[in-house]
Amino acid sequence: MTARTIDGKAFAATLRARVGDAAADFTARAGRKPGLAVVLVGEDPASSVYVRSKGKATLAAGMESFEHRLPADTGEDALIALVDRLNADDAVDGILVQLPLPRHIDERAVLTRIDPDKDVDGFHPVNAGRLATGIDGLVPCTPLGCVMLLKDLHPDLSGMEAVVIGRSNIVGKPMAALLLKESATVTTVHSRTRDVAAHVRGADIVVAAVGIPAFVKADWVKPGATVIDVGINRTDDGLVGDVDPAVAEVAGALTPVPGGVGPMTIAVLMRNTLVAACRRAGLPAPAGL
Ligand SMILES: NC(=O)C1=CN([C@@H]2O[C@H](COP(=O)(O)OP(=O)(O)OC[C@H]3O[C@@H](n4cnc5c(N)ncnc54)[C@H](OP(=O)(O)O)[C@@H]3O)[C@@H](O)[C@H]2O)C=CC1
Ligand SMILES: Nc1nc(=O)c2c([nH]1)NC[C@@H]1CN(c3ccc(C(=O)N[C@@H](CCC(=O)O)C(=O)O)cc3)C=[N+]21
Repeated sequence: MTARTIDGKAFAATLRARVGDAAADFTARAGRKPGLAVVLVGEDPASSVYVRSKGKATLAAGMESFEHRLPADTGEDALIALVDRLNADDAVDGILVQLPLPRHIDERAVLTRIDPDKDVDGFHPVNAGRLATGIDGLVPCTPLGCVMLLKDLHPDLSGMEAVVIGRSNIVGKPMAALLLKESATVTTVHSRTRDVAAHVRGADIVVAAVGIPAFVKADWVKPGATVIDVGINRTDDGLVGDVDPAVAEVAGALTPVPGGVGPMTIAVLMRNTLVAACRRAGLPAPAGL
């Protein structure tokens, strides 16, 4: 059997077009465009590429893009002062501080400074708490994008066995929370798990967010299972995911890398910016986004 390829790139393009329509509607009603501020500290080449593609996607969706590129030696105080200015700026609906930050800056101090209602990454503890307790908030882009792809394939996830590999605050934990919200039976495995393969073998849905090339092996995967590969690993063979390519022979459906989860992350960022703008302006969030 060969797995069906889940076309994240195409799904993301459709989502971005819908966000574009809703952004035009917002602009007509609010008298201004939704605005996203992206902050990059330093010149990490991969981060630079992401920030550029976020800026392009923002403009393409009919939203205002505010890019702040700061030198690598920017102090924590100066970065926090910029976050404060963006929090106070009415033209800014969403704030994203690109990670990782240089080592001399305390990531947590910066992320907790962002107004939770502008926190389009969904990384603020207030938004993590909202997600964990079932209150509407802003949800991290990558896991929300994964759930959108999953629900396109399986409109009802309830009762499905889902295994999330990885427990980061950015991907693994919110991914598990979202799957639980969909009433899946969720297991999170990590580096201290005794037998990762045994857990994966029981899963209808596998989400791999590990950061190790080809980590998930074909003989771990239940035939027909849906596998979501979040991994973005730069190797001598180019960009590869966390899932061994041989898994395609066993799985029912699989996201490719590139062209799977990555493009969804950016499309959901646009979606979150629009949702934040509507909430801030007291407008109803458009249905179906
Ligand atoms: N497509 C996209 O848009 C995005 C992709 N990514 C990619 O997703 C991957 C994961 O990112 P992120 O969550 O930030 O990474 P982290 O490094 O923060 O987390 C990795 C997780 O994998 C677990 N892990 C590590 N080794 C093993 C092992 N041998 N067995 C089981 N679990 C293990 C770790 O466990 P422990 O907690 O015990 O250390 C940890 O929970 C990366 O490749 C990253 O580049 C990330 C964000 C967005
Ligand atoms: N505050 C913050 N928020 C983030 O959401 C965030 C971050 N920091 N730091 C880095 C990670 C990583 N990330 C990706 C976004 C898009 C692709 C993406 O579009 N990938 C393309 C390929 C791009 C390429 O070729 O490099 C794809 O998979 O097809 C990948 C990874 C967001 N992140």
